[in-house]
Order: sequence, then structure tokens, then C-alpha cells
Amino acid sequence: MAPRPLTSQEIDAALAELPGWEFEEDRLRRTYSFAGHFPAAAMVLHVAQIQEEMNHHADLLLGYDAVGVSVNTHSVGGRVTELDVRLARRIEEIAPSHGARP
Ligand SMILES: C[C@H](O)[C@H](O)[C@H]1CNC2=NC(N)=NC(=O)C2=N1
Repeated sequence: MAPRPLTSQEIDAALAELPGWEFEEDRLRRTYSFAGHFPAAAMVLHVAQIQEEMNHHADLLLGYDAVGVSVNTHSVGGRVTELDVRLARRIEEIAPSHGARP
């Protein structure tokens, strides 16, 4: 079934369970900080693996010791859908294994 854009109430409810994530410019966003570059790069690769599995892809920005994640759903014209929330939850699950700072 095609995803539909979430209402602002649905986005608020999802964000309440996603600490550190915010809704900005029709996207879900979070920046993760790491102990250095390799753990940040490993996080990017792990997220890429999840994204391929889900066939849903965020924009990832790799810095020296940080990874920025920004996602919405292109197929509904760049709005936030349940697919974005599911991807954010999957990323949250793996972040601690890379030593992401809370
Ligand atoms: C053809 C393929 O299913 C689409 O291009 C997928 C791939 N990844 C995607 N990622 C995101 N963020 N939004 C999409 O609509 C999307 N669509």
C-alpha cells in the first residue's frame, strides 16, 4: 500500500518515542556524535545496509565524528510518512552499538 503523509499529531506522537529527532522542513532529522571518524563511518555503512533492506533511504552526512540523518518520503512529494518513522526507529536501535553519544 502506498504510504500517506502523517498528520502533525502523528508526527508529534512518533517523535515522543524518538528522543533527539526533530521535525524540520518536512523531514525527520537527527545528528549522532561518535568517538571519532571510523565509528561514524561504520554507522553510515550500517544505516546504508538497513536502508537497502527497507528500500527507503535517508540523506546521510558524514562528518569527522558525526553523522547527520535527514529523511522524508520522495514518493509522496517529500512528506513524512510511517516509512520515515520506521527507518528512524531502526537507526535508533543500532546507534548504541557504534558508540553513538546519547
Ligand atoms: C523505486 C524505489 O522503490 C524508490 O525509489 C524508493 C527508494 N528509496 C526511497 N527513499 C525515500 N526516502 N523515499 C522514497 O520514496 C523512496 N523510494
